[in-house]
Amino acid sequence: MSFQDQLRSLFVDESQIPDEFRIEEVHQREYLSNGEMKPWDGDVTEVYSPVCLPTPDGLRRKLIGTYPVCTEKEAMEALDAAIAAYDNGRGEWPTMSLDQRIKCMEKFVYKMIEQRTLVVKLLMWEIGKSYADSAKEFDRTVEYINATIDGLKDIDRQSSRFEMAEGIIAQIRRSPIGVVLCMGPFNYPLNETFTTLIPALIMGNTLLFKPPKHGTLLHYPLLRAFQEAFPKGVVNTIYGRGADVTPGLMQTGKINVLAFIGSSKVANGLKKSHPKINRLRAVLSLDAKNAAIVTKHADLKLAVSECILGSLSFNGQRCTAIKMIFVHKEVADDFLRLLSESVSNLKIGLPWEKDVKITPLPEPHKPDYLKECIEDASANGARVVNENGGVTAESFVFPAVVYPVNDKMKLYREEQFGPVIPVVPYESIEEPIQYQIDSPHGMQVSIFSNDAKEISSLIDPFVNLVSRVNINAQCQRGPDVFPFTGRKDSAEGTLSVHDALRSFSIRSLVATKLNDANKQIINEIVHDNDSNFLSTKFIL
Ligand SMILES: O=C[C@H](O)COP(=O)(O)O
Repeated sequence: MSFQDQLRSLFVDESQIPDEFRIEEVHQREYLSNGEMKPWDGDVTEVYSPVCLPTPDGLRRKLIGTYPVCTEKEAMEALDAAIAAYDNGRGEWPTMSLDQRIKCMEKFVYKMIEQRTLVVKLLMWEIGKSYADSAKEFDRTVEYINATIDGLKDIDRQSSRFEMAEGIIAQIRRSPIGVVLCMGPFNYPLNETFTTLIPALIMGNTLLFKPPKHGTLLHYPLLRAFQEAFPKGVVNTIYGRGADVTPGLMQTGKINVLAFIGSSKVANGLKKSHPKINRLRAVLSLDAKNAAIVTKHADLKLAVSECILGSLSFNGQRCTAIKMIFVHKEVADDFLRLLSESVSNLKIGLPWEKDVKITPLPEPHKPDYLKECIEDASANGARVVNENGGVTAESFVFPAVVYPVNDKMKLYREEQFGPVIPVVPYESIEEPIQYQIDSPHGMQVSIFSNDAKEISSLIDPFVNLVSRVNINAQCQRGPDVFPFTGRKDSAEGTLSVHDALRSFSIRSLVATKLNDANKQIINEIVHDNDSNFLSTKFIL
């Protein structure tokens, strides 16, 4: 196919979209607050897909629906509802037995699965993720919820045990914290939002949940599932411009936990709005500029295939994406040749196409920003190595390999979050180590080498600078049972099936002095099988 034909194939008429991928506009005129689906007749935000269709006025992003632009008033009402449902830890939800909470969560999953077709389609249309990856995101989320339920059962077993030391017998529990504000990112609007929302919920906290700007509508079909599965006021949604509604919520000082996945700039702003920062727990997953290091002893074919996955899955829009590749000068030519060949073979197309790898970008400013980064690199002596790399066509950006990148360029310093791969030649391993030391981020690194001694000498310098070192493998979050965090500006707190349950709870004790006077009381506790996080049969 000629390049012109390839470009034309990216913009099809509505009638050419296969039936199973078409979507009716979704107009959301309600939101969930205090157990009710409240009607909304105020301002709405129009949601445009990154998929552009031809119109009489030229190519236009397709309108797929609208959602409410609520104000601070509705946000505050939602906060009041969450506070009332928590009721200082005495509410129905925080005091419910774990078994019952699990039943509510199972009911939610059941209802969520009923909405799979629509949610997956909305995911694809809203953020331009391929249909295959959108379906994977949905299924991974369901698996995550089921694994979280199993994780809770483990905690339940542990909290039914009693520890004895220095004449004290104690039951160690995991108790909820209070009201959690949950905000997820556009790149995994369902999965990453739920990696905080679900554990926060199941641990007995009550929630305010603000969907991401790109990736809001897909949550609409799930609101009734939340409403039907959980008691009133436990899950409350917030809509509207973040800058209008979230600082006010934080300023009340009544948010106990901020669960935020997105940019460190926004996270810091939110944290600073809280009047008592020491009373706020933050669970954050933020910026990252993960490097891959390809040494002269690497299997270059393997390094290339992993670097492509790492750099270009979902167009490089992942916090765990490889956003910089250091390659040893001796193998740089071979590596670049293989890398640019593989990049040229990637299928660029519409999200529903089979085997598509590069799809349109949801953030309207992104193509211009990436172009600017490439121009800046060119002005400083680098070039795009692969044919058509960096070409933009409406919301599409053809993946680009840029070489040789150096520290004067934006691509060296900024998190591009898009399909552009900066490659830096190095001579001494001290260069990528120094890059990581100087970086404001510290999430992951990938090291490619077939020399076991070399690999083992590189693990220690990196493992104390980032939170995960990948050996001959791309950077990634999963499997979801593994801890997921970062250093410096990349994260606060740790996620994963089990870590998240800990992040959204505190360890508390019921400690009883072992003496004759307490014999009866101790018998009562030890034989109490109804292990419940908050309520005890008595208070000493
Ligand atoms: O955007 C950050 C995500 O946590 C990346 O997750 P992933 O590595 O599974 O794609």
